[in-house]
Amino acid sequence: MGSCCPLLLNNREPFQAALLSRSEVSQKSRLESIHKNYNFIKVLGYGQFGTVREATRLFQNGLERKFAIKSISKDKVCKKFNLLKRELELLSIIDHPNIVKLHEIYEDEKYLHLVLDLCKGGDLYDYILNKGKLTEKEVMMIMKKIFSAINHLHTVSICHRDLKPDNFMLVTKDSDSEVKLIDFGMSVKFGDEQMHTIVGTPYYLAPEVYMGNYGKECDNWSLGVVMYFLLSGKQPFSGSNINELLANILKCNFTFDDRNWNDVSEDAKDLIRKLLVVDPKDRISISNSLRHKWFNQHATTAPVNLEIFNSLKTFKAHGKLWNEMMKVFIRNLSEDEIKDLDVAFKAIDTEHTGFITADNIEKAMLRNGYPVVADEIHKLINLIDYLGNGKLNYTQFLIVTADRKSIFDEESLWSAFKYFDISNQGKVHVSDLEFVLEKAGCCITTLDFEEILNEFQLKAGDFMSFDQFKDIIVCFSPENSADFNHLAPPRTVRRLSHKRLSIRRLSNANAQQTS
Ligand SMILES: Nc1ncnc2c1ncn2[C@@H]1O[C@H](COP(=O)(O)OP(=O)(O)OP(=O)(O)O)[C@@H](O)[C@H]1O
Repeated sequence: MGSCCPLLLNNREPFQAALLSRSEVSQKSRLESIHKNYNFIKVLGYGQFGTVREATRLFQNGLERKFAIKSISKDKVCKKFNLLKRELELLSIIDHPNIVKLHEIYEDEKYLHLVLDLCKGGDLYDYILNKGKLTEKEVMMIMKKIFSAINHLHTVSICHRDLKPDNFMLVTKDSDSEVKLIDFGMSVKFGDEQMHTIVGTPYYLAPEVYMGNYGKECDNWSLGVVMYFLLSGKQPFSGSNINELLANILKCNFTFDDRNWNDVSEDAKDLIRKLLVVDPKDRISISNSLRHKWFNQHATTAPVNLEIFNSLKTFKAHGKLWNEMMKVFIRNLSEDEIKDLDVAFKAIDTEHTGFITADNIEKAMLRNGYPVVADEIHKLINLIDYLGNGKLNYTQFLIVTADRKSIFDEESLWSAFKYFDISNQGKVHVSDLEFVLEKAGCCITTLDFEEILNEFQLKAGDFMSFDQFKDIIVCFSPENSADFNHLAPPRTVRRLSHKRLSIRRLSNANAQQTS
């Protein structure tokens, strides 16, 4: 390894630990072969630091799920260490159905492997080139997803800075495929101050980026260029060299004269005109773009399955460990398994922020004829709100509404248990539990973890058996027992208070292990 990574060489620390700069991680992180859990299938593409491949993860219950794995060469990334660090930090914050999800990070001697959602349909640029022309309705549906993704980024104060069709991938080859944003290499967290670095791809750059003084509105301009390209197959600004291109961008020199625009509606052109405005202060915002009549003329809010409201209403508070373990379950669900929940999330999130508030739920219940008691909804949000901001994010919504009867069948539980049992001993070592949660990007601090260990009377070096694992997941709340009657064999312990139950079971098991 080159000498440009002194942290790695001097401290002999795992790369990920240094990369994520979490002081506690250095003791917990370890090198682990990704090939133990994933079979690499084929190359999907090449990036500047490494290769992206399709891979399969085989679960204990025989099910498999495909992912994209971006393997980043540690040697290559050395000089761009800070860029990668920033990309990973941002990816771990972002949580939106139209943004690729980072599931796990593995590290071996030579590579850092990022396990991501797989997008099998290729990128938008190739999609347009292959299809020739899309209908306006198709473009509208794609752009709505793209605007929703960027609205979420801006809501959590992230500016992408490199929006272009190549950075949007289609999950499948179907015409109604989900679209996901990839590549956060240029993205930054923004505050009140302006940004100055000139980054991005020339055709899509806003005039103020070339001037070296800009804010998040540069993304809005880029989306105007993307929308123009999707509707016509042409760039709004071109030039025989970079100076000519720049001059055309600075003058906002574009037209709808080409015959490709003959059939395009005035509403679509109006939105493009409002996005491609030189002064960022006068440019339409992303949230107002989503309210533009082009989107709203055909807008119908999908009906929400009333079962989903029932799940929301009957949800009971659980501990942090349960919540973090549930994230692992949720991440293992396939696109098909979460499709309906995905539709429901978008139907409830009418402002497209990627967050759901009590007000959103109340309105969705009213729209769908579900009996509403406003007080109950506020109480519910407080119960579920692990982020403490009065809102549910996408993952939290999936945790609350996923069909626990199917997630929690014995086989799925066993499969999840084996996911945590990385030493393959048929029992989960406490340090493995912590390691797996860390690897999956769960936000459990050392302090949280100590609290969890205390709650379950566990200490470093202890093991958790499958029964104990099930108790944490399934029997966390005695009120839930009715939901899980299908699990065999029925156990009377479910009627005990969860805390007493767990403490007794764990203490017994650990006493047996030490004896
Ligand atoms: N989640 C994914 N699913 C399928 N293919 C993907 C996925 N992510 C990336 N790819 C493929 O791999 C290629 C490189 O990925 P990506 O753009 O993330 O790498 P990068 O290092 O950031 O590249 P760049 O050089 O553009 O900065 C993409 O162009 C795409 O073809």
